[in-house]
Amino acid sequence: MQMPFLPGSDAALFLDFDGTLVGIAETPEAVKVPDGLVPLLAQLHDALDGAVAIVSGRPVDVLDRFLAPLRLPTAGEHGAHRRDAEGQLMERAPTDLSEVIAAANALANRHTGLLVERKQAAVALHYRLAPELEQLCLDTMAETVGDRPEFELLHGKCVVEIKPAGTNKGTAITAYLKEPPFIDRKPFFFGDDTTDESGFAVAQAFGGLGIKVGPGSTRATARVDGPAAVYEWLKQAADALAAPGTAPR
Ligand SMILES: O=P(O)(O)OC[C@H]1O[C@H](O[C@H]2O[C@H](CO)[C@@H](O)[C@H](O)[C@H]2O)[C@H](O)[C@@H](O)[C@@H]1O
Repeated sequence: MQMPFLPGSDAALFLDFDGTLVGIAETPEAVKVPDGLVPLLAQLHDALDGAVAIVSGRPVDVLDRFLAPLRLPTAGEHGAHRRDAEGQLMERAPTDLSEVIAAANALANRHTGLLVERKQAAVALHYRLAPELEQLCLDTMAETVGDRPEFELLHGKCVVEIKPAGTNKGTAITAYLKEPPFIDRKPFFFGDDTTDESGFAVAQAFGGLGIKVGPGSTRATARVDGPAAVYEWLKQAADALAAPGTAPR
């Protein structure tokens, strides 16, 4: 497995949030943004002429709150919503989630430790505080999706999500790579979870690098240990891009 080399001024950075920029916490609201991360992302955004984006399962407004005052280009809810480099937000037409929410809430009301996270386009059922309920959560959400083509089931880290079919992190990164300032740049995508695999495939298909954060099988061709190693790589990248003699693109 290759260690990720540092980017040149022709790079575009795509960064997952949970498990990549911030460590995993017991609940979604309990994550801690490392000191120095926001100014570091702002520095990289400037150094790469704006070609830095967050690509996450979280809603865009939640990511903005954690990274305030920075408002980066951001794809949220696994690509269902995407804010481009000009600040324009593109959202998929809403899908009726009422049955999904009802099923997730009914299960959470019957079992201590389950948490329902209601997003705009998706619903996540978290079982981190009750890991013995994994299979029950999977079965319940799979049954709710049934064979309805408008939904897709995702199984992430201690979470089962139902999201709209047809968008994922790969489609979001592809869309960015067709627009300025990302176009014709070498994409680097860091992610830690199974839901990041579509993003690794696209980054590598466009001549860039997929970088898996932490353990687990992956199609990514590079790996780092965890969020602390991602932070260190970002710091080294910012220093290298600021070094005298780094050719601007
Ligand atoms: O695509 P990501 O940025 O990695 O987001 C994936 C999901 O992350 C959040 O859940 C995960 O992180 C929580 C906080 O560490 C953790 O408690 C949970 O077990 C993880 O699954 C977020 O809540 C979801 O909406 C995201 O889809």
